[in-house]
Amino acid sequence: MCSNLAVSAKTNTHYGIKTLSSAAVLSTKKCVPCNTKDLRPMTEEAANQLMPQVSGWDLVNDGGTLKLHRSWKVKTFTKGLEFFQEVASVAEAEGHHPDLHLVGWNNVKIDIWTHSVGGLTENDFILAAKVNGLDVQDLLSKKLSKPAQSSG
Ligand SMILES: C[C@H](O)[C@H](O)[C@H]1CNC2=NC(N)=NC(=O)C2=N1
Repeated sequence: MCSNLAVSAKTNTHYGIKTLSSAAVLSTKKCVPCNTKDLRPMTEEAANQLMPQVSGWDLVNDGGTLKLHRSWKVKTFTKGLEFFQEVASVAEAEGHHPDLHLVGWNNVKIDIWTHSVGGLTENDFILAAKVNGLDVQDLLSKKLSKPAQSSG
């Protein structure tokens, strides 16, 4: 189910500090169908607990709807479309689909949220973690891309 948060929340100890486990946990999970009746959006508190596992992504509140957002600067417009193709392959494999934007010719922006529940489910975090796992370095502008934050 989309709500197996407890599984993701096992703790590791780094430098004496307890942290959530790394993105590897989410990125090895599989999205589940989101059309089940009992699926509910997670709370902001639950979402914040998963955020360390999706480095580079921001938690945004879009008019009351929680979403994950990340942006990248690509070298060319065409490389932006290639980026989308990579993301599309993951999305199709997972059966879970992000909102893709290519803005101002070289800014790739992605929003992920679960449309059917009007908010976030674990599926969104799984997809974000899998997007983070794509090898898209050669598509990105070296000068201008915001470096991904370390997840510690
Ligand atoms: C049947 C299928 O699981 C649903 O229609 C999926 C497809 N992809 C989806 N993607 C996203 N982001 N949200 C959804 O609610 C959604 N629904």
